[in-house]
Amino acid sequence: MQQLITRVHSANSLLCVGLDPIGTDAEVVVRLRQVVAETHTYAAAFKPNLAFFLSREAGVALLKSTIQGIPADIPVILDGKFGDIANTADHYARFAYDVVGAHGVTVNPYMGDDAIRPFARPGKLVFSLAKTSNKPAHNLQDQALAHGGHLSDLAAQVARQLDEELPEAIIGLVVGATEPAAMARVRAACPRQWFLVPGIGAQGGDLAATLKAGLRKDGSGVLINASRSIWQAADAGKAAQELRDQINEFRVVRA
Ligand SMILES: O=c1ccn([C@@H]2O[C@H](COP(=O)(O)O)[C@@H](O)[C@H]2O)c(=O)[nH]1
Repeated sequence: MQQLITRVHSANSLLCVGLDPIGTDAEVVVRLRQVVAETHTYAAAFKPNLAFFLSREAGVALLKSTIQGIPADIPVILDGKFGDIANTADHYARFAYDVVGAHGVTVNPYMGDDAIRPFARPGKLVFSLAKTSNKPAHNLQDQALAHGGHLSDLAAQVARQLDEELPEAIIGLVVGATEPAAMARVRAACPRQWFLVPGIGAQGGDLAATLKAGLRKDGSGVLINASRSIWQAADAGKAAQELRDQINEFRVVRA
């Protein structure tokens, strides 16, 4: 987490540049290098999505070389949404950290804390899904659960429970930008945690409403991800700079 905080300060940025490479193998090799080169100045973090690499025969090598090409002070969060029994999760963690060199991962909390524990190595960033950005997420994630004598939605309860069950690990939360009211509920339940926020850009999330709901009182604590809107931009650097600056306009310290 310290690496992320240092980077957020040095780049004055809460932007996470998503890397979801689309195109032929030859095209994506070139475009990945270009997007990293043009956007890294504005990036607090990068988030390669594992699926976009595994769908190519040489995907693991491409993912590894892409991560190696990112300046070392910028955290790379591998979006794999990993979730399996601990014995298996241990192998996913080895893949993410030891094979391809990511600094963090996304995990799926559905199987319980033992499925997350192998990822919680010292110095690594773990972001657990809490409230995802896809529309049908609300069917399950907005369900009300009894908690401490009152009702709480599942997303907020997951967040609270991880805090209680894994106090030794710093677990951030994936909270989509497509439903700011739900984000506000998770923020109320988890005032300190970092949120990794997909859903701005191609998915149509409202940046102002998202930041209002998600920013901590210190004007930090969210990483706004944009993947397609940067990848597909004629000038990726300009798209990243503009989004970084738009985010910063809302970062009023409210403490
Ligand atoms: O709830 C979630 C969790 C993860 N994602 C991932 O984030 C990016 C979003 O891409 P855009 O092109 O900026 O829409 C992508 O890798 C998703 O798999 C998400 O969208 N929602």
